[in-house]
This record gives sequence, structure tokens and C-alpha cells, in this order.
Amino acid sequence: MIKLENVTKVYKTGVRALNDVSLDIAPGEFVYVIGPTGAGKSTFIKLLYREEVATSGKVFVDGQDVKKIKNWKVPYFRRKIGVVFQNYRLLPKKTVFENIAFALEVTDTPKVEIRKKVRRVLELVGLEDKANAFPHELSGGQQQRVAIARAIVNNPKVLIADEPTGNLDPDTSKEIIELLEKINEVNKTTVLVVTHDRDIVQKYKKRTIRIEDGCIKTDTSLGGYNI
Ligand SMILES: Nc1ncnc2c1ncn2[C@@H]1O[C@H](COP(=O)(O)OP(=O)(O)OP(=O)(O)O)[C@@H](O)[C@H]1O
Repeated sequence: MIKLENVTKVYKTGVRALNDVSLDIAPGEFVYVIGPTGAGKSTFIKLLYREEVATSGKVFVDGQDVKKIKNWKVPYFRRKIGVVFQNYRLLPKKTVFENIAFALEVTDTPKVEIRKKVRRVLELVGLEDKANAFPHELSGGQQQRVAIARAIVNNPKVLIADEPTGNLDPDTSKEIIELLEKINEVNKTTVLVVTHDRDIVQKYKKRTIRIEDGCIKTDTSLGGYNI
């Protein structure tokens, strides 16, 4: 589902954020990406949804060479990928329903279909009763659930979560990770979670890729250690 071949990313400033990285993530895998601050984790995921483009090497998502996608096709390509951030990024003046529906309105989905899909994801994330609430009326964990619902409502092939539990307490973090696991299991979505949270990585024992200084330091699928 995701393949990197000798990928190097050098920013305009000269910073080499990734250095000759190669990896393969199969459809339906659940993978943690860990590593110290500045290691290149966010750069790695930005290359996947073409927020950034590799300086050299190739990035494939669902068989597509990401660099070759024409600019006007990028929004269509991004529908294959749901992204969730640490700070939720919900629209404050829109309700939970509207925040999620917004992701579908841009795709010209008929209204009846939108309602059905939003209800289905709200049920999946356990917030059926919050459809009419505004983000500020929800806890951090609930807001992250809405962000996850929005990210998966288009049924993406890949779900990327960049520090999804960064602002949450340990119990709520656990619930969010369990929700991401459920999505991985129920929808067969390939899930990538960037995290600093060692407890989570140790507890859930999934494939873990550690990036350091722009290189893959260990990958548990290749027999490396977790931390
Ligand atoms: N747009 C940019 N322009 C120039 N340098 C950048 C840019 N984005 C990131 N960098 C640099 O690239 C390196 C890798 O950054 P990146 O954000 O990928 O690290 P990270 O592992 O996600 O860090 P953190 O855990 O702190 O989020 C860092 O040295 C960073 O300063």
C-alpha cells in the first residue's frame, strides 16, 4: 500500500530530513512511526499525502507514484488518505455533523447519502449522540473522535495519525488508539500512527518503525527492537 524507494528529502534550507529511506507497508497493516523530535517523521507522512515531494527516490501510495500525480489530481488522490492531527483541526463554527459532512460535500455526494455516511461513522467512533454539538462543547478525546470520523468518512485506504494522543491523558489516549485499531480491523484500512508515547507502542505491540536522523533505525517487522 505504501512503498518508499531510496527516498531523500532535502528542504530548501539544506536540511536533510530523510536520507535514502526504503520501506514497504502492506495493505491492512497497522504501523507505529516513532523517533526523537526532528527525526523526519512528519516529513515522511507529508510525502505520503503530497504535502511535500521527495528530492530523490520514489514514493508509491496504492501503486501510484506520488510525484507523478498532476497538481489538479492531488485533491482526488488525497481522498485515498485520511489524516488526523494532534490538535484535531475541527471547524469551530460547524457542528460535529457539519464538520464530518464537509469532507463529503466537496465530493458532490448526494445529501441523503451524506447523512447515512455521517451517521455510520459517528456510530463507529461512538458519538451518535453528539451530531449537533459544537467542537468547544466536547472533550479533547471526543474532538479527536470527530476528527477521526471526518478522516474516515470517505473510506480512505490509508489513515495517518500524526501524534493523535499528544494532547490527551493516558486513559483517553488508550481509547483513541483502540478506536484506530478498530478501524484497522473493521474497515481493513492501513493505519500509520506517529507517536512519542512509549507506553502505547509497548502496550499495543504492532509493527514499529523508528526513524532517527532521517534514517530508519529499526523496524520490528525486520527483527528490530521497539524502543
Ligand atoms: N518546511 C521545512 N523547511 C525546512 N526544514 C524543515 C521543514 N520541515 C521540517 N524541517 C526540518 O526537517 C527535519 C525533520 O523534521 P520533521 O518535522 O519531519 O521531524 P519530526 O520527526 O516530525 O519531528 P517532531 O517529532 O518534532 O514533530 C527537522 O530538522 C526540521 O527542522
